[in-house]
Amino acid sequence: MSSVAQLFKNNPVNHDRIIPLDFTNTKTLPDSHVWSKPELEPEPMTRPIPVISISSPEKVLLRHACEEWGVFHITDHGVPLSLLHNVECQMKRLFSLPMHRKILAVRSPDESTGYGVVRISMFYDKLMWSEGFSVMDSSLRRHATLIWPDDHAEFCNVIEEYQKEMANLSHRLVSMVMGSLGLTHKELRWLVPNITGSRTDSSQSFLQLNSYPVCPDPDLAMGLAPHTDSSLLTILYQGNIPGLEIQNLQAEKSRWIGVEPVEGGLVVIMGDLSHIISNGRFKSTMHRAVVNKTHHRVSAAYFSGPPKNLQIGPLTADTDHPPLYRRLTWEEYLAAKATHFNEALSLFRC
Ligand SMILES: C=C1C[C@]23C[C@@]1(O)CC[C@H]2[C@@]12CCC[C@@](C)(C(=O)O1)[C@H]2[C@@H]3C(=O)O
Ligand SMILES: O=C(O)CCC(=O)C(=O)O
Ligand SMILES: [Fe+2]
Repeated sequence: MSSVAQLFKNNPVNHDRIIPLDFTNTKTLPDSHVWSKPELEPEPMTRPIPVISISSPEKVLLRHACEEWGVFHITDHGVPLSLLHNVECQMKRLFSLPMHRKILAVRSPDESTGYGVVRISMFYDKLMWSEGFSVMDSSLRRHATLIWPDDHAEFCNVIEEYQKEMANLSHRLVSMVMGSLGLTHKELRWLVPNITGSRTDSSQSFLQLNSYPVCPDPDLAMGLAPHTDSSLLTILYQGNIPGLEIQNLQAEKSRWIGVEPVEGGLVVIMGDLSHIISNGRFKSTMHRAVVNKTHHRVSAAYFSGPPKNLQIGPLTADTDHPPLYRRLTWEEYLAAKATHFNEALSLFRC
């Protein structure tokens, strides 16, 4: 069992935070899903998020995007557009099933994978207007077979192909963004599998398929509540329906900026582990997802993590910039996140 799966075993979720509302049969927003105005701040600002072509990335632009934004679009990523389209179709096929079919694959309280409400729900009083399907290790076929006993092959093949593409892309991205800080292949060889051709891929990852059904009152609902990702970095495919918002790091008061989809692009979100490795230089920006009245939005978030049991810590610290964080494993960090949520990062400050 991976250390991430073990972690979920040790931090079970309440039963009432696993099965989502049956959104298709809900025509008015129930009180359980009505969020208060200050939490919603409904007018996102518009500031263009950096768009970076990763076929020949400029180091300075990449570093700037990670330091000033913590989120950027990538183009020329090499993931076939036909695969992105197929992933979107398969997600819609899954989430459009009636509730009695989806809950055949429901996540159990101490499990990390399957169908259900996103884990961060337990940190908020109100419920979110979303449902998810979480995939890790060999869980995909087991859960897909429960939903489609004879008809799961296409879904599994598409998702598995996507996981392979994401694994390669995430390794390239981690070495590019860390390389933009001047870190060499030698310094990164433990973090990025195969970077020197000498190691097999033991890095851990997690795929979260999100679904945000059309909402009768989007101004009072929340798709996915504010959070930072615990990963090294997350690669997000959001199709062409807007919904992702990031917190404006420049503004004093928390304001949200909409991350408008870029045709054929993917969004990269720097995670808490990259913040630690870069000794606080890269930002793991707070983000959330909002919903709308007319379109069913789906997104696929691939969380890329370090190899199991690898101790990570600031790699860019020197005498002028002493380490701000102590060394830790991803498992240790996720355990802190599971109990302290958005305060987890501060627990590891030196
Ligand atoms: C690898 C992981 C990142 C995640 C926690 C998890 O162990 C598995 C689910 C991931 C997810 C997806 C939705 C948002 C999020 C904050 C959550 O609760 O579950 C992330 C977690 C995270 O980044 O901490
Ligand atoms: O759906 C989105 O736009 C955001 C998803 C996300 O942040 C996540 O799954 O962690
Ligand atoms: Fe996220």
